[in-house]
Amino acid sequence: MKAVHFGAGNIGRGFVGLLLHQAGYEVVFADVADALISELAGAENYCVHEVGEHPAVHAVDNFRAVNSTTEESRLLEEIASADIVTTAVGPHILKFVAPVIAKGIAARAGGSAPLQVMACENAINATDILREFVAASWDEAGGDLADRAVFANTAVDRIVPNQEPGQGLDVTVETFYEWVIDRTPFGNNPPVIPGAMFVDRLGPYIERKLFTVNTGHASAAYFGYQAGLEKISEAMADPSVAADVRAVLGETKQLLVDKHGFDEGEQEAYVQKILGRFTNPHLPDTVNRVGRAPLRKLSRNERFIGPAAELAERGTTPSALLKAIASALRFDDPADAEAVELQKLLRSSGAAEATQQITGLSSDHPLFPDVLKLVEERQSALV
Ligand SMILES: NC(=O)c1ccc[n+]([C@@H]2O[C@H](COP(=O)([O-])OP(=O)(O)OC[C@H]3O[C@@H](n4cnc5c(N)ncnc54)[C@H](O)[C@@H]3O)[C@@H](O)[C@H]2O)c1
Ligand SMILES: O=P(O)(O)OC[C@@H](O)[C@@H](O)[C@H](O)[C@H](O)CO
Repeated sequence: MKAVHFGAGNIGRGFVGLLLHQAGYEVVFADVADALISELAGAENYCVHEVGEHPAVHAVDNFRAVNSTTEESRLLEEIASADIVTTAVGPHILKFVAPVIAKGIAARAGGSAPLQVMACENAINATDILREFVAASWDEAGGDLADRAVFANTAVDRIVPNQEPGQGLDVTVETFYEWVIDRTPFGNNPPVIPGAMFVDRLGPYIERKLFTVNTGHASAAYFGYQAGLEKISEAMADPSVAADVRAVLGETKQLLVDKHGFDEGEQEAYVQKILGRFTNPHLPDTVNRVGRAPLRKLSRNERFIGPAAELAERGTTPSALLKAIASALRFDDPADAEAVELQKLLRSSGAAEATQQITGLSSDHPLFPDVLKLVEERQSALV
């Protein structure tokens, strides 16, 4: 069994690659980072170090590596003979990997089983987004795309920080992980991945993960950044930050319980478990990594505006989420291109235009006036 995995970064090596390896797949990593691909190509194995109360080390071998920019024909051959393609490149990169996936599917021998494609990104229905891009590149001469490939949405959860320099290909991760995959597109032939959980209704799981883990995480990052703290664990050790994060998760918990019918007690236990994960002092995770790409995080269906808008539509003012959004508007890490763009947008546009552009909210949405006020406050601080 062979899997081609796009993105040999933190989650690629530390989670998806590991679980596919443990499931018995030979993994072919495809990445644009030349030095990383060379290192992987020259290595026989690397280790995933789980840190926390019960540390463990897992070795990964039986992998190869392809540079997706300079070795396209090799990559096509790999996809043509693979069972699975996965990605962990970032939601905005899916459009760039889609054309080669489309060509690889077209190059598969007639009669091959459909390629099983899963995007493992933090975004609602990321695989649907990837499928749209693959379909846009698909040459109809290759037949019906739906006969040649199966696309399944997934939710992936494991905190994998940026890795310390000098540790080579090894990856430090938390012990917890969860990979939930929509079973329904596969019919009678789901892939066999013992570390993953297959479900019939993925929607609630994706929202629960994004609006609990990622909303809470990003809140800790932006509140922590504003408090001048560097690590997520330091932010969570600050009583005021911890209380603000807890309040945010109280609001998303209410939405998830009301909307999806999750049991309130079980959702509270899920929240507590996640707060514990954020406080893990063994994990060198930073507010800058977790707060990265604030324009993506503040977009319409993402971790802040998504739940806040739904709460507002239900007649609730999401005060804690609004406080987190106010902090996000203050994130100005000069090394983060989206943070720089966000601050530039706030400086150069009128408040209503900036609110619309950043959040995608229309001016008649019930949340719009509250966010507009936060944008105005941030703009007056920038003058
Ligand atoms: N790190 C985490 O804790 C975590 C957890 C769950 C989900 N995710 C999601 O996984 C995805 C990747 O995150 P990450 O933290 O591993 O990021 P990362 O930056 O460590 O890894 C991304 C990798 O993708 C590669 N890449 C970029 N463009 C590419 C292209 N066109 N083709 C092939 N490779 C390309 C980069 O070179 C990099 O190695 C994101 O969507 C993120 O939200 C991350
Ligand atoms: O990857 P992002 O930028 O969407 O979000 C940053 C972190 O919250 C994220 O990577 C978490 O560590 C991960 O989603 C945990 O499962």
